This record gives sequence, structure tokens and C-alpha cells, in this order.
Amino acid sequence: MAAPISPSETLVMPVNIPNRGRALVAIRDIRAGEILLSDSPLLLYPAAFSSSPASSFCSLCFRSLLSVRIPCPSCPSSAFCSVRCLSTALCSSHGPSICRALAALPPVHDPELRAQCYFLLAAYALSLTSPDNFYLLLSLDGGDAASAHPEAIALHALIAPVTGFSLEVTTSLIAKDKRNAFGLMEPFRLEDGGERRVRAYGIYPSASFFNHDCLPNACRFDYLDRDGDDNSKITVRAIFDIPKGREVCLSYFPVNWGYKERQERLMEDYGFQCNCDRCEVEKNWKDEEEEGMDDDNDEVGEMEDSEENENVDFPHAYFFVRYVCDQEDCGGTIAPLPPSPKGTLSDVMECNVCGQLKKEEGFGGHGSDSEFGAMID
Ligand SMILES: C[S@@+](CC[C@H](N)C(=O)[O-])C[C@H]1O[C@@H](n2cnc3c(N)ncnc32)[C@H](O)[C@@H]1O
Repeated sequence: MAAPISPSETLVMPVNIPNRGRALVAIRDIRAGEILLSDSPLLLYPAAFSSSPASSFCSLCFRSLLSVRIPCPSCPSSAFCSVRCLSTALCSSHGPSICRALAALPPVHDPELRAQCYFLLAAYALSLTSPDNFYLLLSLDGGDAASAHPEAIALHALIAPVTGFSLEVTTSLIAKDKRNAFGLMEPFRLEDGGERRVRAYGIYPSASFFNHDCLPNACRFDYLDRDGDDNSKITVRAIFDIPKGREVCLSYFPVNWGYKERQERLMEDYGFQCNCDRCEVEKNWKDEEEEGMDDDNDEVGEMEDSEENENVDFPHAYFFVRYVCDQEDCGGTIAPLPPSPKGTLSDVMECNVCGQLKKEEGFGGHGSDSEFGAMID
């Protein structure tokens, strides 16, 4: 019988890997669906889709404001889902100086720039209320942020009168944000054509050590609208069995992106060229083959039918069939629900984008995925 599993255990530990920096590896054999890590944010800030940061979400925990909406007593732009969130916020992320700064923020029309203003204000609030956590934020990977580019200089001019940060600190913070922020998403709605908006961004101190792989062995779930105090926690679960000592990686974007798009994003935003097994195969593909990877997964079907091609041109076909959500326009990754407290594996798969739960025939309890792990490793 499998060992009992405690969901609060952290099943990964940090190590340094040449050319990959800090990474997280499995501290023991991990079963499919196990929670590897549950992490609370160092800070959260709103995605800037409207001019008001908190039009419909709690300004502290980012839960949807439905029946209860408690406005900030001194600024029009923030509201909270409970008295508890309001009082916590007034002593932390929404203290008097932040409240004044939000009210005085000049109109910033570019949504990306506006979100970065919110990030810098959240970082400033952290520096006032929790210097240790601020230093933790500064210790995250930010690449070589030696020279400030025009974007950072413009932001600095806007925010420095409030924060008092030097240009060097502003530049460094922006780089940390770019490389480490997790987008916390609005619920998936098919009527939006599968377009999911980011509601808020969060920096998670432990989860920020996960490196990227284009065929990840774990994926991240967030549940901003769930009840309780820990709705802004993220959890990372194993997609399939992972042997002790193996690096655990997430995909930094939907796994169904094509080779060029992935490489461009990884170079622009994360500063590295990906040489994972999937990229090594796909770099030799012609553009038409790339197009075949689009959402409807036709290519997957064709490749599956061909014994000859299987494991040669498309060794990751199995991943797409088994672990990419088949809901129209979704493209999320699916992982089993966590095992029961007694260690029994779940045969219910959950999508980390649309939230669909699906019973997987024959999924629970088998070990064939570690063979798959060996195939792609
Ligand atoms: C979120 S951080 C991950 C933790 C990071 N390695 C560290 O040392 O803190 C993202 C950064 O890790 C590095 N990284 C992530 N995945 C990588 C990979 N597959 N190969 C090389 N570097 C990677 C890149 O520098 C990237 O900007």
C-alpha cells in the first residue's frame, strides 16, 4: 500500500544546477497528483484591465466582490471582501501612504505600465511592513538588470516620488517581477472564446524556484474565488510519477504553443534558450509541422496512427493526448487530484485552466507514467 500523504508537506528542495540556476528537485519518489508545494504570495497586485485597480475584486486577496463590498474609507479605488481583509490591508498593502499614492497616481493608459506601477507600489508597501520579505523579493532571479531601459526610467519617474526607490532598485524590481510573477486568472468562460484574462499577479517565494520545461512534470493551480483565508495560495501538483532527485519543472505558458513562440517568449522575458527534449525535436520541424500543433490536436491524431513516426518525430504525442485538456479553446494542463490521505491515487483529472474535472479510465494507481518520464527525460 502507498505511504500516507500529507498535503502540507513540501516535497521539493532547492538545488543549484549549472546553467539553470536554482531549481527544485523531488525529495522522494512522487506519485501522480501529489501536492509538491503550496505557497503563499509575498505580494499580489492587480492586472490593469480597468483604470481602477479594484473595481470588482478584493484589493487584498483578489476574491470576486459579489454580495459583500466594503470600500476603503479613504480612497475610491479599493474595496474589500471582508472586514478582516480591510483591516489587514490597512496595516499592510493598503496603508495610508499607498492609499494616497493610488489616489494621486496620474492616468497611465498603457495597461502593462499601469500593472507595473501597482507592482512597484505593492513592493514599496512590502518594504515598509515586512523588510525581510522585501529582501526575499530582491533575492529572486532577475537576470542581469544592470542597465535601466526606457520603460524602467519612465516608471521610475512616476513612482519614485512615492517610493523613494533609487533607479537601480526600481530596475531590479521590474526584472524580478518579469521573471517570477505568476498570473492568477479569471475563471475560464467558453463564451469569451477561450480568452482568459489575468485578474492579478503574485510573487511566490518558493514557487519562483521552479524552472521551465516545455513538457513539464508538474503544473500549478490557483483558486482565487474559493472560500477561506488561503484563496491566494497556489499549489503545484505532479502530473505523473516523478522519481526522487529529478528536477520538477512547470511550463511558463500553455504547453500547446509552437516552438518559435516558446523560444521567443523564453528569450525575451526569461533570458534563456530552451534546450529541453521537446525543443531538441521541434527545432528541426518545418513550419507546416508547427502549425499542426494547433489546439485541435489534429496532428496528434495523425501521429498516433503512424507507428513509424511515433517516438521519432513526435515523442511527446502521449503528453498531448493524456495531459492537455480536450475542452475547446482551453489548452490547459491536466493533473490528477491529490491522492487520498491513505495514499490512494485519484482517477479524476483536473484542468489548471478551465477547471474541468474528468474521470480518467484506468488512470488511478498505475505506474506507466514513470515510463513516459523516462522517455522524455
Ligand atoms: C522563475 S526563475 C526560476 C528559478 C531560477 N533558476 C533561480 O535561480 O532563481 C526563472 C529563471 O530561471 C532560469 N530558467 C528557468 N528555466 C530554465 C531552463 N529550462 N533552462 C535554463 N534556465 C532556466 C532563467 O534564468 C529564468 O529567467
